[in-house]
Amino acid sequence: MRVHFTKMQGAGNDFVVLDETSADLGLTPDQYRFLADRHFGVGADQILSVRPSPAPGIDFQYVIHNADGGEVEQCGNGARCFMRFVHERGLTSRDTVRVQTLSGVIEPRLNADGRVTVDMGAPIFETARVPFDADGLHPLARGDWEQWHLVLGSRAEGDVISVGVLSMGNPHAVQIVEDVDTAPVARQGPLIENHPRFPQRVNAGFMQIVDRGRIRLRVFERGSGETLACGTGACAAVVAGIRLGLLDARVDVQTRGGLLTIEWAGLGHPVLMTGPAVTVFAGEIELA
Ligand SMILES: N[C@@H](CCC[C@H](N)C(=O)O)C(=O)O
Repeated sequence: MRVHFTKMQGAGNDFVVLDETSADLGLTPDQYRFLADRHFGVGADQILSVRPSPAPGIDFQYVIHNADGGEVEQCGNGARCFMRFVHERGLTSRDTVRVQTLSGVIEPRLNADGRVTVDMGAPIFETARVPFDADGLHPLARGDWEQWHLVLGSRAEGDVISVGVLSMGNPHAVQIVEDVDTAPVARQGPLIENHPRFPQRVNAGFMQIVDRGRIRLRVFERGSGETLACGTGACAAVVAGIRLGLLDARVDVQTRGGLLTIEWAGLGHPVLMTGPAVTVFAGEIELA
């Protein structure tokens, strides 16, 4: 089967985007993995499928697969690319669309400067479901804000870290580090991603607070490894920093691939994410 694709990137988080508005391609996890493969396929952190509206009042459905072939609930940088894609292909002429994802409806808006702002919905805190000291580990509840202590590796020799845990539709564990350049992202990332406290696995964020309006961030993504930027990771880090009283309501997030701006007015409010979305090239590839 020959498939037409578009390669896009948002702050260096890169995507293969598939137009499935007229027909569902029905790809298998192996085929998603092949598309994402940087040596044998196109190369991408995630594969984004644009599908037709699933319900009245919704413009499109947005389906996301990680590089490991697994389907996931949400992708922030992908949402901005999704918006540019549907515009550039003439699938909509509207500047704001309502998009169904696995974890709810998001609203991307194309700005006059070409950047995209996405209403990512409200963050979710799951304290009610956190058993205290389950598995012999030590979650600390702070009101309804979750700060957990995790032991990575063996109890005798492993690192003990403190992470803020929340969902932006997909799960995140964010820790504060002195300096993102020297943070142990490659060593701790896989241990956090696969820690038994996260049965669905988790995205691991490493946040350096520069001042109340600026952070530097690296994210070891579930199912993709470290990426140059993670949109939902940026939202989660800023929400975590605000809940800890360390950040203001509008924060610039410097990632290795570009700058994102995150705004959050507090509990019950949606998180707004603004950043770039760029088409790199288009092509066709043969899928076995
Ligand atoms: N790159 C993304 C997040 C993609 C999904 C994530 N790896 C997960 O498994 O939840 C973003 O920009 O948000």
